[in-house]
Amino acid sequence: MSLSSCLLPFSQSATAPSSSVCSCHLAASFSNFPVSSRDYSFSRNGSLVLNGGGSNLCRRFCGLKLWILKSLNRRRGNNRKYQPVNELKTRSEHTFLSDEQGLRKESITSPKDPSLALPEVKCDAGFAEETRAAYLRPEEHILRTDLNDGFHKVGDLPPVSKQFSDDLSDVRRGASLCIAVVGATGELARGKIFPALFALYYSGYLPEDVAIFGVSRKNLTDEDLRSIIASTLTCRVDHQENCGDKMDAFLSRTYYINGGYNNRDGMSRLAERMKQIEGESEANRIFYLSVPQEALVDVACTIGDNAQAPRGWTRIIVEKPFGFNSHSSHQLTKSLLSKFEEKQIYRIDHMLGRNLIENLTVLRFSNLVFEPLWNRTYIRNIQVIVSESIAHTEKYSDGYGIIRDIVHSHILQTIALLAMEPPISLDGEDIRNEKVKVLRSIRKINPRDVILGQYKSSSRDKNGVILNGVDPTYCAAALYIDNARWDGVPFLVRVGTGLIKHRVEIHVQFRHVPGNLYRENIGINIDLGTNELILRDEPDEAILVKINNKVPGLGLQLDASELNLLYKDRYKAEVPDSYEHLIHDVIDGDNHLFMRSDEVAAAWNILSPVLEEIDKHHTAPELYEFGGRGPVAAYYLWAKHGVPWADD
Ligand SMILES: NC(=O)C1=CN([C@@H]2O[C@H](COP(=O)(O)OP(=O)(O)OC[C@H]3O[C@@H](n4cnc5c(N)ncnc54)[C@H](OP(=O)(O)O)[C@@H]3O)[C@@H](O)[C@H]2O)C=CC1
Ligand SMILES: O=C1O[C@H](COP(=O)(O)O)[C@@H](O)[C@H](O)[C@H]1O
Repeated sequence: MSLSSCLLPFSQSATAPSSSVCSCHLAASFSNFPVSSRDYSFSRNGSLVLNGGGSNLCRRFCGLKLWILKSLNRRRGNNRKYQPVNELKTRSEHTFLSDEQGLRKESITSPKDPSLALPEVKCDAGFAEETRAAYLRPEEHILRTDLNDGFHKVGDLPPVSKQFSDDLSDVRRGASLCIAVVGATGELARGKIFPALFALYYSGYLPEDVAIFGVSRKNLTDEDLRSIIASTLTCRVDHQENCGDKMDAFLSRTYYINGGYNNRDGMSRLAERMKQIEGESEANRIFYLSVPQEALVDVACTIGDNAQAPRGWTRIIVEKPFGFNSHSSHQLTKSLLSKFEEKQIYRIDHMLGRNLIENLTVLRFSNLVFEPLWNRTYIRNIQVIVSESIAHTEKYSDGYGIIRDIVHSHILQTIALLAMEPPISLDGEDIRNEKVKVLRSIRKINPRDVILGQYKSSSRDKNGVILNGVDPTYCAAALYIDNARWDGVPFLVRVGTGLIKHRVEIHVQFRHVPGNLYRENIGINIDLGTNELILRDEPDEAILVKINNKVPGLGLQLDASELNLLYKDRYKAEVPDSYEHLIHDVIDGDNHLFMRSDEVAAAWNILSPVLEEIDKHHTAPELYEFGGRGPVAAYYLWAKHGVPWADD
């Protein structure tokens, strides 16, 4: 890290290149992911453990979650012609892992939270048991990577190359994997899910014999689906080599299923097709439900009844929003739990796949400098800011509003990760156990502590947005966590679209130094002298620490400077898309960034009073200019809770 200062007292000073260790640590439990032999070993239970931190591993894993750079990449036109589909090899043609590789169903149990109030109704369809997390001990997650981090140097980050994938051919193959994207013709599937799957495929993070199914109600052929997918596939800038061939190979593994208007029949057809490909051996299945909310329960239930993997695990990915209110969410959860076990359900909020989010726990729990200060004694307030400068089409939040769409999952999950106690391990359930305690400790929001805004949308054609009555596009709120660690510390949230500046940041503001000897040098505004940790996701990911230092020269002039870790200077690797990150986690069985049912319910409890108030009184949001700073009332909210406004 470096420190830079400027001569203006307490200005935000310039920054300088910085250094830090690579803190990537990941482990995979299935040996069907190709890694070179020097990077893995088998743990005592037979799981594959990836060894070594260092630049290579860091790039391979942090870097495997890939960023699609559209402008630089090759696009395939819709009119592309494909070779006849090569059916996937059936299981019998491969050597597969047997039980010793970690598919012992009988030994898997899911930690059940007894306090989870939602009833679990089991259906008689046999569930495939999950296998992953129980096999990886937490210390294997961390130690095997970090201890080997000896050769990481700034600027010494070799590209992840074809060589990498070629090196991996000797890796033993695991269970095959079928991934079905239900809602394959939709915007999300085309724009995000298929490109993310391709990026994972390209980098070798899908099993070699993966099969990908697109399902919708339209009457299409495999070729049609391939054309649709091909039109949005891109190559990462550092993965151009053989990209065309890889695209062809990927597309030849995609199949279209016409689900029709009766999901039961549709899912049975899908299961039949999967079976043909899987043969009789171990095979896992992921169902990505990218369908409108109203279709969700029927699709999920028919999958639960008709399409679960007979020999392997089954996981379903459910898109946000997770219900409209406490009641509808409870119903949705009940339906899901009637067909699936909790550990099979992955509620995805792509915003949680951002690097910043994963960094919260890395920073807190892998450094000594933060955690001892991480409490009410030293922290004065925490601010979570998600400010979008352009109005994304509100299609998927339209009718839901920003509280249901972003605050319920993204914001509350961010706060939970920031505020939770150290989990006993990095296992998903251990982290979820701590997150839910925070969520349950957050005071129900006082409607007087919420400011709603809506940008003026007279130019609907300009923004492509149809605002629904009083749907807020902006929300500022003050939250309090009533527990020993955070009592009295305001967590201020600002989230909005159509604002002046695009930024996603977390500010942790520390208290004043008691009896500060330099009080007079700091000047009249003591707030200028407080330390601040800023975790910035956009623009330009960075970790900044504001500190006070002496300006060189005679006399004693203090300056506020920033210790600055700017990711783009430090790491040359492309940042992977959030969907890649999270789909990879699903494949890996890592559920810590996906909300468990009790977390979902706890989050609704926090928000229900304010949502009910809005619905009851048809509370009109304060209008603000598109491209402006949002509602003025938010400034007053900050002042009311004694928090200096982090300027736009
Ligand atoms: N778009 C985005 O960026 C985001 C979307 N989401 C959520 O993801 C889900 C999908 O979004 P998006 O792709 O934008 O939606 P679209 O409306 O673009 O696509 C929906 C897809 O679901 C299929 N579908 C519609 N009705 C049914 C049904 N009754 N049974 C089975 N399939 C059906 C449609 O195909 P067909 O009509 O041919 O059957 C289509 O493929 C939504 O729940 C949304 O809230 C969440 C975050 C971001
Ligand atoms: O889900 C949502 O995410 C987008 C932000 O997406 P990102 O790819 O830029 O992270 C947000 O604009 C939208 O309101 C929300 O519903």
